[in-house]
Amino acid sequence: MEKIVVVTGANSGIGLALCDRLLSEDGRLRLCLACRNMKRAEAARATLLVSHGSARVDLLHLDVGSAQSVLSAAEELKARYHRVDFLYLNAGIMPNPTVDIRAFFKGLFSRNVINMFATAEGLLTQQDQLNSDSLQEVFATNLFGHFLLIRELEPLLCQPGHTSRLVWTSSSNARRSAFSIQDIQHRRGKEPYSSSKYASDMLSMALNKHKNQQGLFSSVICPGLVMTNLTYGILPSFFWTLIMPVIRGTESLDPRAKYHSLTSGLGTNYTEPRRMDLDDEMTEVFFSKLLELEKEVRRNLSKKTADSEHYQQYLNEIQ
Ligand SMILES: NC(=O)C1=CN([C@@H]2O[C@H](COP(=O)(O)OP(=O)(O)OC[C@H]3O[C@@H](n4cnc5c(N)ncnc54)[C@H](OP(=O)(O)O)[C@@H]3O)[C@@H](O)[C@H]2O)C=CC1
Ligand SMILES: CC(C)CCC[C@@H](C)[C@H]1CC[C@H]2C3=C(CC[C@]12C)[C@@]1(C)CCC(=O)C[C@@H]1CC3
Repeated sequence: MEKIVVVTGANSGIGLALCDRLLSEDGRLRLCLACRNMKRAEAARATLLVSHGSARVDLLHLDVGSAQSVLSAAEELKARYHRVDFLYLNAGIMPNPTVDIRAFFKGLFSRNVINMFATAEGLLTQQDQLNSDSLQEVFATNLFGHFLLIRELEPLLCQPGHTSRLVWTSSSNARRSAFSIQDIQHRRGKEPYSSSKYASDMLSMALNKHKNQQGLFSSVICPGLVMTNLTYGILPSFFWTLIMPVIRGTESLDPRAKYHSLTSGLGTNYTEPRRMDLDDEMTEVFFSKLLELEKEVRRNLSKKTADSEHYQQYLNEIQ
């Protein structure tokens, strides 16, 4: 039977590489590239078709950072497909990253050096902002938009007698100390990326608890340090070429494990499951906070729609 696979942020980097790999592994699947920029999505589709001429590759407009776009995209998916077998929650941003050079050199001569290269702990901060739904952009893009998408797609993901899988592109940068249950959007801190990735680890676990009985399974992967637009936003490409030989030596399905893609000092690639630092109680509180926030975002969207309809009506009346 044809498998339906949806990948968010599929037009570049890890998402595009993943699509290429999936098509190499299974020529019968039907892939849907869910992207915010349709020109880039078209280009990605063309690239995939060069090596997989007969593949079925659909495109879908989806801006995970906008609640309205998520709802529209979910409607479109429900109209197109009867079910979704795999949903890869991969789209992600790290806006305005800053590397703390002092911390880097301090770390270089400490016992923590390997961990620093593997996780960027204490090295990276970002500047976040509010999006059009008045949510923190990193939280909205990396986590909440995906959460809303899953909620909307439940009819396609939770079908009797059928199993579907969610796969989150998480990160070794996900850290419990960057996340606060009192500030789930990370409005006050300087590590919104780390917080959002820890939040996705927790959400994956909560979804397993709440949805496994309905045939929906979730897991998280950590691709290691990969040269993509995201990393080129941190340092220019020539810099990476210089430091990659040094960094290289640093780096499917237990629900409490994160599947890390690693490279040995000799350059061999391998995967290793590692237990995540998760707290059951906090995960549950976080899940209920997300459900509350979902209600609030839906209320705001309905209000916005009603307001614009009233305004349109008013314009029609005065004309
Ligand atoms: N590179 C690395 O070392 C690591 C990356 N990751 C994670 O991997 C994932 C992919 O990142 P990576 O491939 O590195 O970086 P890229 O910037 O190459 O890919 C990110 C993808 O997400 C898309 N995207 C961003 N914002 C949105 C949005 N609002 N709606 C829809 N799509 C969006 C981008 O689209 P567009 O082209 O339009 O910007 C792009 O396709 C991210 O979740 C990242 O956090 C995790 C660990 C390490
Ligand atoms: C000479 C120095 C300025 C070199 C600094 C190196 C750092 C920029 C990198 C060391 C570990 C890296 C790392 C990431 C970004 C770049 C480093 C901080 C990530 C945070 C990128 C995105 C992820 O999801 C995880 C990565 C962990 C390691």
